[in-house]
Amino acid sequence: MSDDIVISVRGLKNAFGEQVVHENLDLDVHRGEILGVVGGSGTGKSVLMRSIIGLQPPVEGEISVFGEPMAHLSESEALEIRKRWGVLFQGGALFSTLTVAENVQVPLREFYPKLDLALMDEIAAYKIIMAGLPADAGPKFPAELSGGMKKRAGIARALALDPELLFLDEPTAGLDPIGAAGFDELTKSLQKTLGLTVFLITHDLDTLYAICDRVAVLADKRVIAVGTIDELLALDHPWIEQYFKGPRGRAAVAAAHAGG
Ligand SMILES: Nc1ncnc2c1ncn2[C@@H]1O[C@H](COP(=O)(O)OP(=O)(O)OP(=O)(O)O)[C@@H](O)[C@H]1O
Repeated sequence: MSDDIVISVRGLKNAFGEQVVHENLDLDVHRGEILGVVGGSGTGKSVLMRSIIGLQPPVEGEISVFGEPMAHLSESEALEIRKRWGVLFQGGALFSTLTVAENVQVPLREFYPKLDLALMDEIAAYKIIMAGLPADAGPKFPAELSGGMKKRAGIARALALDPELLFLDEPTAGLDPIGAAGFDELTKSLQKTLGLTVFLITHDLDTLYAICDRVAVLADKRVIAVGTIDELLALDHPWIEQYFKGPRGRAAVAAAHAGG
């Protein structure tokens, strides 16, 4: 597998009992890109992400991350791979009884239990700033934060281990347009400054137009197309056409052009 391919999925099948969610699904994610993953509700975007990060064992197929076939790793090898990615789950998934700083420290405690406490505090403070939160957010509890701040706290936690790869599941869902645009800018600037590869599930057309290098479209249990938005539109596929050229798609194009 080429060094340029960070995630490779081949012939993936996922099912829950009789319900087949994915069948013969193939996908490559290239190093350094922001790949947007779109599809109707229930097409299996989150299940795909969960399969890649090892939370949903596939029925069939091969998934490699950083060139390593995930199904054939020992526990310690899998741990080494997991250290190299960060995940922002849908809704942020913060621990409500922990402060923001303690939430950010969760992966540090899991992977580096012997790390000096002062160093953990320092790393958490740094990640909180990197995520665009004010420094005084550290001692706050999630319930004291706005929706946008919770998402940023989730990003700070996802960045805790200096990942090369970031998984974001609907990061702008529930944010107002200004908050969502701010989050898009944060994602883009993290990708650029840290050289991250980003796997980004979204329904947000503004996000797709503003920051995604390529977009993968899930339908019919597989990835039916992947490419830049212009490449997807050239395919003349009815769902893609309707998705990108419907009223919301047109508004997103106008916003992208207005934003330069
Ligand atoms: N743990 C589970 N047990 C049973 N069925 C599940 C489980 N997780 C997901 N599913 C089913 O798999 C399908 C795909 O779910 P998934 O959450 O991946 O969709 P999605 O594309 O992310 O949807 P949305 O855009 O609405 O978030 C759905 O029909 C869902 O009900």
